[in-house]
Amino acid sequence: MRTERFSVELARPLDTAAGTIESRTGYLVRTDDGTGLGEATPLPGWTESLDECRAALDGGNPDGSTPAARHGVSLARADAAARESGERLCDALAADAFSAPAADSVPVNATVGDGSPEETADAVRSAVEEGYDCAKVKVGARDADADERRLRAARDAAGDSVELRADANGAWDAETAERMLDVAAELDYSYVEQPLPATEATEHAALRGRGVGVALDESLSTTTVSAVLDADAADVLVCKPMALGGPDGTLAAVRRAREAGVECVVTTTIDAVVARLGALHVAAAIPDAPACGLATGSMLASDLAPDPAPVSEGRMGVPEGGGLGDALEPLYRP
Ligand SMILES: O=C(O)CCC(=O)c1ccccc1C(=O)O
Ligand SMILES: [Mg+2]
Repeated sequence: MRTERFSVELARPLDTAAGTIESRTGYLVRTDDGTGLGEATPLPGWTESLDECRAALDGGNPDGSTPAARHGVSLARADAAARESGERLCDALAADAFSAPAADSVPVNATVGDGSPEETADAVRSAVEEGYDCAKVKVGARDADADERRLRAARDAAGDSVELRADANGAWDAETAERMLDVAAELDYSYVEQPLPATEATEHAALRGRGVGVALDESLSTTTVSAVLDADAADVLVCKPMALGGPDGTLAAVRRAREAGVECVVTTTIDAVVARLGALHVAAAIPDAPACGLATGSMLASDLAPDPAPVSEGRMGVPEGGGLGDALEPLYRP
């Protein structure tokens, strides 16, 4: 594999309870013959550090202990193989994982960062006007009273027919989480992502059944998918291919979760275009995927290539062509 370091800036920093994301630095990965593309863009908290990623890529065969590095290599290999056989990557993945054809498009959620109740309502209103049927509100960066006002403002702005979710990025203690889950249930949110810190699997299990789903995200990085499923800790898993070691690791997790009756939402770590498209192919491979957190391309001020899968009417279409799609052609290097 050959690697090339890159850095992209966010158009506006994304404020979350886990900190502010302002830029993303990683490695574009190419197979030795230049026919496959991958991306390794680590995000500490979800993956290894940039230095650990670099070392794992240099080592040649990264394993699950460095999921971003493994993602880059696994995606590049899968892309090369699909292009060789003239298949879309999603079709190759769907045949392997589900013996089923892939979808041509995937519903996505709008992502609403921290802000005042008014800013939150404005962001939700814009998303609905743009055609999104689902929005996710970041919470946990301010106190519970303020976030409660934001959750209400978001529901008022969204109306009754739009799906709403919240993401606390592990900010709450058990008491705050119970209170906020009850608010979210009253307002008909479908789930709250990572209400408690990532290590607390059994505590998350105790939060289920309050009329709103519990989704786990960071927990999948600090514990394991098996531990979360064994503890009955979640209604929904948030599956980030960058954190789960690539398309293959992600679809293996999705299969196990669905067998256990747990739904899966595919999202990005605000990746550049190669990994974002990779995540779109993963989501398209999942039969009847729910709205996914893939609408993160517009958060970047610059990218490795123009976005071949912009959001339209709340959906992202799988681009034409073999592998990741013909639109990335300029990034391949023989
Ligand atoms: O899921 C989405 O809507 C967008 C992605 C997102 O929220 C996110 C992006 C980068 C790092 C962490 C997260 C997260 O889900 O917590
Ligand atoms: Mg999350």
